[in-house]
Amino acid sequence: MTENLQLGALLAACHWIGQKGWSPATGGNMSVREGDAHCLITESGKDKGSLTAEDFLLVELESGLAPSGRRPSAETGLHTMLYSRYPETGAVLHTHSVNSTVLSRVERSGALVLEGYEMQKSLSGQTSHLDQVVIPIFDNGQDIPALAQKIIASSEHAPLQYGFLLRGHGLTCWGRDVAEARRHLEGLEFLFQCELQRRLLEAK
Ligand SMILES: CSCCC(=O)C(=O)COP(=O)(O)O
Ligand SMILES: [Zn+2]
Repeated sequence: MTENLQLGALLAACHWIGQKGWSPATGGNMSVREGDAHCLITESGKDKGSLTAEDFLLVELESGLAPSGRRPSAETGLHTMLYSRYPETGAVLHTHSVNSTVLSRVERSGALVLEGYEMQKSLSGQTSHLDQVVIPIFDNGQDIPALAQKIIASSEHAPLQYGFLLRGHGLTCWGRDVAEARRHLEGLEFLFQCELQRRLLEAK
């Protein structure tokens, strides 16, 4: 297999995510596309803040299996769903920050609507704080194929953009490459922190 040029960038992103405290314990999983039919994804159960290149497994998008026989992330099905449905997706980052975990519970509806923030423009295609950024929230579940099916069904009428939240669980976001996925993660995390603080202050 030829070297995946995005793997170094993904490794650096994982270390940065760990330093930010967005993947405590063994939380989170990260991947990059490897051609049309595969991705490289983190092995299940690793501390994502201290990974090495050997901790990424080649996985078939169609089966979700690693030909090596090692165990890829328990949430591989959400990554393969994104790569399969959105061919422009080049990297996927899933994190467990406090803000995404809390906000996805505080917001009881099926979406977090962000508006009025200049930092919305950190998301590709966003040009004004006056527009709405809608981040869907799906109820968490341990049956990943069923969860992926629910997300696919929702995306039929509301195409996915940037990321989605799993309630009480965390954020999954993506981009055309690792740099874009990382910018979306940092932008969304900033927006989540602002939104949580705004709600706290305005509730008083
Ligand atoms: C304490 S982490 C629970 C599982 C999870 O949500 C996660 O993101 C990590 O799972 P993986 O199999 O990718 O290590
Ligand atoms: Zn998770």
